[in-house]
Amino acid sequence: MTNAPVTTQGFTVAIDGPAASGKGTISRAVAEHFGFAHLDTGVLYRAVGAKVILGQDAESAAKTLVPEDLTNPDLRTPDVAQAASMAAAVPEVRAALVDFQRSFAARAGGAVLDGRDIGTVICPSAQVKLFVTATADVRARRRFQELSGNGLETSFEEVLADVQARDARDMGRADAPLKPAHDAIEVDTSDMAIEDAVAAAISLIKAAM
Ligand SMILES: Nc1ncnc2c1ncn2[C@@H]1O[C@H](COP(=O)(O)OP(=O)(O)O)[C@@H](O)[C@H]1O
Ligand SMILES: Nc1ccn([C@@H]2O[C@H](COP(=O)(O)OP(=O)(O)O)[C@@H](O)[C@H]2O)c(=O)n1
Repeated sequence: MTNAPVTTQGFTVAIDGPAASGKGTISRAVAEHFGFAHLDTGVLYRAVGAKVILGQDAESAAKTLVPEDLTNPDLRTPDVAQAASMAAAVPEVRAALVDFQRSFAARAGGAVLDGRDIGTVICPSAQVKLFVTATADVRARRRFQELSGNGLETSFEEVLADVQARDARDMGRADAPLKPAHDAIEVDTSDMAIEDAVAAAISLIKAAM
């Protein structure tokens, strides 16, 4: 089930969407199913955001990222998410992260990358592009449960405000805004269980192989 056929050499799946839409969950499951490598590109921006919170300027943080920065256990907090989204609007930050993402996408054996601009900017010739959505209410509910489950004290209202503020900033920025590529397939997970969303993604990818 996880064997990558030879035909997946250089095969890229781009999965974009707004905060907590389920793109990471789908990407991990798809990568496991097909034996592809997976890159959560949000982690790159979160690592930059975490350094900005510690006082570094965003551009130099992006230019000096090292692998250990990506395993910082605090990257999933709402404060880091907001700082990531602010840093992500800086064109020099985005430019500093392009080569790493494109090299990852070109890996032998296939790759799935999830983020905001994978289908539009990073991998415009990806063989499959999915745009994963859900209503803001559903997404905030899911993220609230996730954060509460991890012991973070927050409220649904705070999480909803965070998600909406990031969505607005991510969609409104001039450089690589969050939007579906013209050839992306939309997967609305609002009323889908995780298993159904994953199954839908797998069948869309199979159809493109
Ligand atoms: N279809 C779904 N139904 C219910 N919960 C989901 C679904 N997809 C994802 N989740 C949950 O919602 C939260 C956010 O999902 P995640 O994949 O991290 O989103 P994203 O990567 O888009 O931010 C996680 O706790 C995840 O388990
Ligand atoms: N390819 C990407 C990935 C993330 N980002 C930024 O990084 C922030 C955090 O991304 P994430 O994917 O970890 O966030 P969630 O969707 O998991 O909440 C986003 O709000 C975006 O501002 C981006 O601009 N481009």
